[in-house]
Formats: sequence, structure tokens, C-alpha cells
Amino acid sequence: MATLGAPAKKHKVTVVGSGNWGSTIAKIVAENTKEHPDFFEEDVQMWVYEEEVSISKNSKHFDSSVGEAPQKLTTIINKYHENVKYLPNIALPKNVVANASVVDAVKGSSILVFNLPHQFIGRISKQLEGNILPFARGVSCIKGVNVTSSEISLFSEWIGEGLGIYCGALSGANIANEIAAEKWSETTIAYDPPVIDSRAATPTGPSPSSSQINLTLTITSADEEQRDARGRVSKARLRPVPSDYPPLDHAIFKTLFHRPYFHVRMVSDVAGVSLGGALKNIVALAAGFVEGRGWGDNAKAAVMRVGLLEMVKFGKEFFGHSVHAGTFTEESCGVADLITSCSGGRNFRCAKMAVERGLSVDEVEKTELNGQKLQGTSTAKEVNSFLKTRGREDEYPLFKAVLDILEGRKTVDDIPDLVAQADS
Ligand SMILES: NC(=O)c1ccc[n+]([C@@H]2O[C@H](COP(=O)([O-])OP(=O)(O)OC[C@H]3O[C@@H](n4cnc5c(N)ncnc54)[C@H](O)[C@@H]3O)[C@@H](O)[C@H]2O)c1
Ligand SMILES: O=P(O)(O)OC[C@H](O)CO
Repeated sequence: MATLGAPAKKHKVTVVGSGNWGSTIAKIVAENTKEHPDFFEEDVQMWVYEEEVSISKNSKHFDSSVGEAPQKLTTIINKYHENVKYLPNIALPKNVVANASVVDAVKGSSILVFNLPHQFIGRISKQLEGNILPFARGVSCIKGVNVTSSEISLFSEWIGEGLGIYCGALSGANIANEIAAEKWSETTIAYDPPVIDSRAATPTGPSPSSSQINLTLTITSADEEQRDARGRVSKARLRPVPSDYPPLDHAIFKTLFHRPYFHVRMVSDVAGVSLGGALKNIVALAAGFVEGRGWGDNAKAAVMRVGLLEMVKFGKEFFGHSVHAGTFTEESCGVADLITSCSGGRNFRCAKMAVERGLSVDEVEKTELNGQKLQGTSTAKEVNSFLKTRGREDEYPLFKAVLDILEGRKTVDDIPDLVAQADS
């Protein structure tokens, strides 16, 4: 039985995704669940998109009885505690459990961390509907935006609305390989659920029906009403976290993600955090284009300046006052992520190689990334198609130039004249 101040239940955590960043975040979270057994179950489930992977003769995990015959990636991860394909040479904690069934991986989990390339979240999210705890909370680490015909939404909002849960966002200047090697970095987590009166929270039991729970939701401000109108999970569907669990607040999310080498700042601006991570990928492509052309640091700084202005403008224009401009200029998820992505991110590196080799970015992605996925190419397409349906594409000349270069209508040499429109 629960004693006062000591919740009877612990949070179970699942990471949905196991790529370069998904595996790194699973490592971080598993280190913390082990260190904080009062709050969390030790084992962290990690959903893996199953594939067959060969271990080469030169690998320390080569087993002569298996040879180079392909093995399931989940088997390899659970046996060697390493994601040899997407995060090679990094030891994962033994309490990361790879699971090929997403429905099984999320069973009983009260914290769901979404971390996969944005092009795949739609199908996975569908499989989760009706298969998660109704009071679960999510954190989206996905850098992208969800565009459908003329509408745009954040993945945090879209996941939340689809699953009937609240979902926050994590984003920052976070190149996964550096963090996996435990080199210091910062990140930003936005978590701002509507306030639910704690008196309404019932202890865990069978999944409650809406008539059994007396939900008392307090809207804290006009701001909040606006944001809910924009697409967060409707308040009537949101279930309170039962009182026999530790509360899911800023403190507990910081405990789950903060490491000595991964410093977390908690904020409330979910839209700003999500948009920064998505839009900087378009700018990183532009930075790679000018670097590949051999134009040097001044040109790269110029596209970063124009890119940052377009990011802020886009946030203000389409996400209204739910975005704080300061999130772009003061937090890791804004200008810091822009700088790191334009220095060593995959979008930057692939765009640079594409120009140097006279190839398309898609071709470079296929040959150089060993299955990892760029987010900038699809985001450039999605954001521009959204702008076009609104007749606003000429107001974002750098975003437009990136798509035009990707699709062969313009060249890198056109960038200076195209972005000059931003200043006219
Ligand atoms: N890698 C980084 O440095 C980094 C850092 C911060 C944020 N992010 C963001 O994190 C998100 C995840 O990126 P990542 O780097 O972990 O992924 P990744 O680029 O390593 O992508 C590969 C992942 O996609 C999976 N996959 C392939 N085909 C699939 C399919 N049909 N259905 C479902 N999954 C499939 C693969 O199994 C693998 O797990 C992205 O939005 C990215 O922008 C990445
Ligand atoms: O490698 P990229 O270009 O996907 O960027 C990685 C991270 O988002 C940098 O913060």
C-alpha cells in the first residue's frame, strides 16, 4: 500500500525508435532509470524497426559460429548491447531492451519517448492507438513538421491528438554521435500540459471511462485556450496521471533526461522548441550548399542569418503567440541547434558532398548514411508546399531557394540574389 510521499507505482519508459538519436536517447534514459529507482522501472523498452544485419569479420562482435549471416537487429542489440547499425561502437546500458513489436514495447508504459525519422511516425502512431495507457505522457524528439494539404502541425500536437495524450518536445544542439560519446551538450525540453485538478486523479485501476473520472480542467490563460484551439489533445480526452504514480512534471522529466554530459533546460514553449528543430534542417542544407561551392564561412554565416530570420517569421506567422521568439534566440533548440547543424549535421554534410560531387542530396543520402535518414529534404518540400498553398512562398526566399536547388530549378550560384529579396 502506498505511504504518504512515496508513490506506490513507478513510471515505465519506452523509446519509440532506435536510429542514431533514438539509440542515444535510450542510453541516456536507461542510465537515469537505473539511477532513480524510486521514480522509474529500471528496464527501458526500445522499439526497433526490425531488419537483418550482418556482423562483419572485423567486428569485435563477430561470432564464427554465426559467420556473416544476417541476424535480427533486435537479437544483436539484446546480445551485445550495441546498435551496430545505427550507433556503432557505443555500449548501451544492459537495461535497454530492444523490442520489434511496438505494441508490446509500449505496454504498461506511462512515459513514451517518440524518436524516429518524421516520415515514419504516421504508421507507427496508428498502431499505438488504443494500445497505450490512457494517462501516458509523451515527449517527441522528432525534428520535422506535419504537413497535410494546407495545414501544418507539430508532431507533439499531432501525436498527442491522435493518441489522446499530452506530448511535449525535446530538441537542441544535439548531434547524436557526440552525445553518445558523452561529450557535453545542452538540450531544451518543452512540457506544458493543461492543468488538471489533482483532486480528480484516481489511483491506477482498470482503464477508467470518461464518466468514472471527474476531470476538472483549469485553463490557465487565454494563451492556453489558443494553443488548444490549434490542435493539442482536447482537454476532455486528457486523463490525469493516477495519484499512485510520481507526478509527471518538469522535475521528473529533468530527472529522466539530464546527464552530466547532457544538460537539460525545461521550458513551456512546445511550438518554439519543435519548430526550431524542424526548420533549421532546411537552413543546414543551404549551409552545406554554399560550403560545397567553396564559398567559406562568411557565406555560411549569411545563410544562417537569413535562415534564422525566416524561422522566427514562420513561427510568428503560423503558430502565433504560442511561439516565443526568445526560444529561437536563447535556447539550445534555436540558434545553438542552427549552428551545430550547419557545422556538422547530416543535412549539412550531405548537401556539401552533393555539390562537391555533382550528385543529388538524395543520392548522397543513400550511399553515405547507411540507412540513416535526412529530415531536411522532406521538410523543405513540406514547408514550401504549405507556404505555396497560402501564397506565401516568396516571403521565405531561403526556404524556397533550398527546395528549388534540391529539385534542379536553381543552382547554388543563385542563392545570393534569391536571399537578397529578404532584405529588400
Ligand atoms: N541523429 C542525430 O544526430 C539527431 C539528433 C537530434 C535529433 N534527431 C532527430 O531524431 C529523429 C530520429 O532520427 P535518428 O537519427 O534516430 O534516425 P536515423 O536517421 O538514424 O534513421 C534511421 C531509423 O529509421 C528506421 N526506419 C527505417 N525505415 C523505417 C520504416 N519504414 N518505418 C519505421 N522506421 C524505419 C531505422 O530502423 C532507424 O531506426 C529525427 O527526427 C532527427 O531529425 C537526430
Ligand atoms: O544530422 P542532422 O542534420 O539530422 O542534425 C542532427 C541534429 O538535429 C543536430 O542538433
